[in-house]
Amino acid sequence: MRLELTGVSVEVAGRRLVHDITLRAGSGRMVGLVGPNGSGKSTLLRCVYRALRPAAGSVRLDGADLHAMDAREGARLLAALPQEAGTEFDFTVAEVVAMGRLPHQRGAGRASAEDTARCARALARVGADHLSGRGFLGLSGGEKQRVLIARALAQDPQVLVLDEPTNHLDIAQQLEVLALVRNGDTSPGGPPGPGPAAGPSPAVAGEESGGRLTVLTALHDLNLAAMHCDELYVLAHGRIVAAGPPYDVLTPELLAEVFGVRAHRVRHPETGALQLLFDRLATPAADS
Ligand SMILES: Nc1ncnc2c1ncn2[C@@H]1O[C@H](COP(=O)(O)OP(=O)(O)OP(=O)(O)O)[C@@H](O)[C@H]1O
Repeated sequence: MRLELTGVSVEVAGRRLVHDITLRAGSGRMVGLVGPNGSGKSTLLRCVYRALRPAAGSVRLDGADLHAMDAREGARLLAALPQEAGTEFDFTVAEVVAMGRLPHQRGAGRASAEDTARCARALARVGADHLSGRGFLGLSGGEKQRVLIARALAQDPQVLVLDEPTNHLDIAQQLEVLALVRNGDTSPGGPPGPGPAAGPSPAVAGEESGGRLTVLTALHDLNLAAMHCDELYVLAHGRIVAAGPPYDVLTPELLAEVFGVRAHRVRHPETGALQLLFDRLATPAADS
């Protein structure tokens, strides 16, 4: 399913934080949103997963206006993992994941055998089935993140919106989670080669459509973003300042200008994927 933002501006408390964003994530593509702290990534994503309405512009799924859909219909198509997501009450992990099935249930909603099976598969998919009976609030940050990803996968969406999904995860889990949301594609963004170890099991989300998920994700780690995303959009001060394939976008000039760092670019010796080596802050004095 295609996700398209056209001329989206977002205002919070009367202040325009995000300006005139046009962005496209083609069906099955993984698109990264990168930018410095406070550049507007979360605000833009909140508008995409409907926590905020756009002040101008539209968010469309295969041409249909997401903000004009009823909540249930939208939730069957698009799932989100917000930053600092969590639950206030101490539900069990199984109960948290089961919430992902609510958009598919009628009325008050009783879990069907299929709902239960999908939740179990989603938990297994993120390697968290052993946590099923535990209380959510007692989990570590990384465990919570995996459970919330399982909830999003159990929702069986066609589009996944993630705000810093690798927060709290160790390096192996960061690689695994990003490979996972790509529906089993473990190949990095560069030329074909061996990807991260531990290829995931067959897809949970997207299994009805038979297709890969369309993913829009904010990421702070530029190497992870380059490795996993098909395209990147760079935000600065609420505006897109660059967009395209990672190697084209993450140039030393852009990294100095937008992130204020000096960087060298190398290719991974085995996979060919872009790797950035950061050496110091790019201060005008240092660069002159
Ligand atoms: N509810 C709010 N009220 C006022 N200002 C806000 C609100 N939410 C966000 N902002 C401001 O909007 C700007 C963009 O914030 P946002 O959280 O979208 O950035 P971000 O790129 O996701 O940052 P980070 O990388 O630190 O998570 C910041 O200056 C922030 O202080």
